[in-house]
Amino acid sequence: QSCSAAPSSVTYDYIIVGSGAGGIPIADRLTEAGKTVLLIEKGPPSTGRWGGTMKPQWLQGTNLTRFDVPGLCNQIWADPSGVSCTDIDQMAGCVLGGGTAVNSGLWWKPHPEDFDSWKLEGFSFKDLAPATERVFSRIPGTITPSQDGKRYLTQGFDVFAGTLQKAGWEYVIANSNPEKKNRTVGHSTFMYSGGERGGPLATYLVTASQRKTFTLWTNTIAKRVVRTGADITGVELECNGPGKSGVVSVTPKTGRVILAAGAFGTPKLLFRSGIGPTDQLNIVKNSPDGPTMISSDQWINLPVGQNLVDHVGTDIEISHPNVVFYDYYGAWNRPITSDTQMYLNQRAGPLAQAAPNIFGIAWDMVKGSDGINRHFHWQARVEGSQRTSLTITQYLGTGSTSRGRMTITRQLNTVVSTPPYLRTDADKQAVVQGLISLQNALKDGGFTWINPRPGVSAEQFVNSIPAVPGRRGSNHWIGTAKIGTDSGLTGGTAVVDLNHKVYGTNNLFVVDASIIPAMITANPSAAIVILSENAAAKILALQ
Ligand SMILES: Cc1cc2nc3c(=O)[nH]c(=O)nc-3n(C[C@H](O)[C@H](O)[C@H](O)COP(=O)(O)OP(=O)(O)OC[C@H]3O[C@@H](n4cnc5c(N)ncnc54)[C@H](O)[C@@H]3O)c2cc1C
Repeated sequence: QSCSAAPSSVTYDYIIVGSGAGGIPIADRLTEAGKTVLLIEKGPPSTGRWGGTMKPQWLQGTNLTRFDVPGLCNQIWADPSGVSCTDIDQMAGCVLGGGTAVNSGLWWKPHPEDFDSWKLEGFSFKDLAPATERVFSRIPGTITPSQDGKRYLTQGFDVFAGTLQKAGWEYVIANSNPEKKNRTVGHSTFMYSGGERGGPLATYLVTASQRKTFTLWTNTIAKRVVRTGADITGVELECNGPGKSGVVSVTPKTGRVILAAGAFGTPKLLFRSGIGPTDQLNIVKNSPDGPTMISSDQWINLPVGQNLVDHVGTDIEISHPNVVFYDYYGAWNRPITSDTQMYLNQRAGPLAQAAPNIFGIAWDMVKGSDGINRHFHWQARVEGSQRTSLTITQYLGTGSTSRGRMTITRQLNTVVSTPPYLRTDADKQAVVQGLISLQNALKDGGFTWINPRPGVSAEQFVNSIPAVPGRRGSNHWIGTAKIGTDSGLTGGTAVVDLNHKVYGTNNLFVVDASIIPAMITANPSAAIVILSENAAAKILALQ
């Protein structure tokens, strides 16, 4: 199918690029305020509600797709084609909903230090409490996704959480006690609702789409913003199958563009628009974009792509005779019929739970050698080298000090050129301490240690895993268009100001994972939705 030209007669108060955790909530809030909004998404529809079509045989004849069913969420790793972004060297969802369509749905209320540690006016935990409240009233999350109220395949959770509790760790309902993240353990919380994916696609996008002022274009790639100096007049599109092409404009004088294309997609758009470090803009100048790129006297030099952060992941593996494995990968083409029936008829059973049985989470804190408190989030799942294995991933979150960089290639792909993992001694030492702490807590649980195997010290083990995305990555990328008061125009580290406005521009904003200055404790999508809610109020208040 060929694309069709964007109508030149229609302009929008806001053009938002990217329909992920950042883009969807603000689209809803801006239309609610009476603004006309165009949401541009490069990928196709995902969940059934929005016309998605990708599904296994057993979902044929239903309105459900692979994106709707929690038990199929890990299909992205088995078959990413047509779903993952092809211009990013990391896993990312390029479909309607972005990461919120493909992720595991883990959904956490932030810990106070997650926000307070940024030390930004207007972004403290207290300042963000009203936005947090609004988000969790729309997407409360659940620890019992199966609609019959039961939990299935709990053996892994029982031995893991049971052992930690015996060692003195406290069981908590995580989102009722977000401040309890020290020696605590709990059931995983998911954004799922009604036994389906839920999240922004099932809430904010639904109310936005009921308003006449809202327009959604899927399969439409934004190439760059169109600008004259500091003024953005619209967005230039690239033809992508059935989507739109040409240029779409914002309302003259008052219109605004919001980039919400993710921690790699947003920097790429900025680079292609002549905004970023000179070395990156020169690469774009030498790419196929070169002849039509904005001239170098209009370039805006900002540290876009710097300050890249991800949770550094450290996987341990233990086994226990009680643990029961469930073949979630097999649920695609050789599912257990009674389980598909239970799911289809009641939205219940193992397929209403996230693959691959991501059942439990534990938290711990370690004071680093630099005096900074570091948060650990341990995520456990039933998967590994044996059928009785648990793989438990340690994420180093709040307090981590390592930073990396993403850059662009002449083929206009984005790459992690400096991985952000364990680049400071204090981070490394804390990760070792965190591992020792968990090992001690699990020592009387009757587990067999597979990784690290007996005789290998925690330090040897941590040092033995390469600090590269393939081995340590968590898909929780943030920070590449950092928010702050130290403008990058004058040698500082920030790309956007406290109103999310890109320094050196009059009407260009960023509202997605890119702005987050430092890692938070747990999986980040809820925090991104909170920041998007908060940004809507801030941007609307600007004259
Ligand atoms: C496999 C996986 C599992 C994860 N699991 C969890 C989890 O369980 N819990 C959790 O909290 N977080 C999880 N995450 C992370 C979370 O999903 C992301 O942090 C979050 O979605 C990022 O939000 P965002 O708005 O910044 O970007 P995204 O959600 O990535 O949205 C960006 C959107 O912009 C679109 N886009 C990009 N470029 C363009 C362009 N030029 N033109 C038009 N559209 C464009 C993309 O297609 C995409 O839809 C996971 C991520 C992955 C990849």
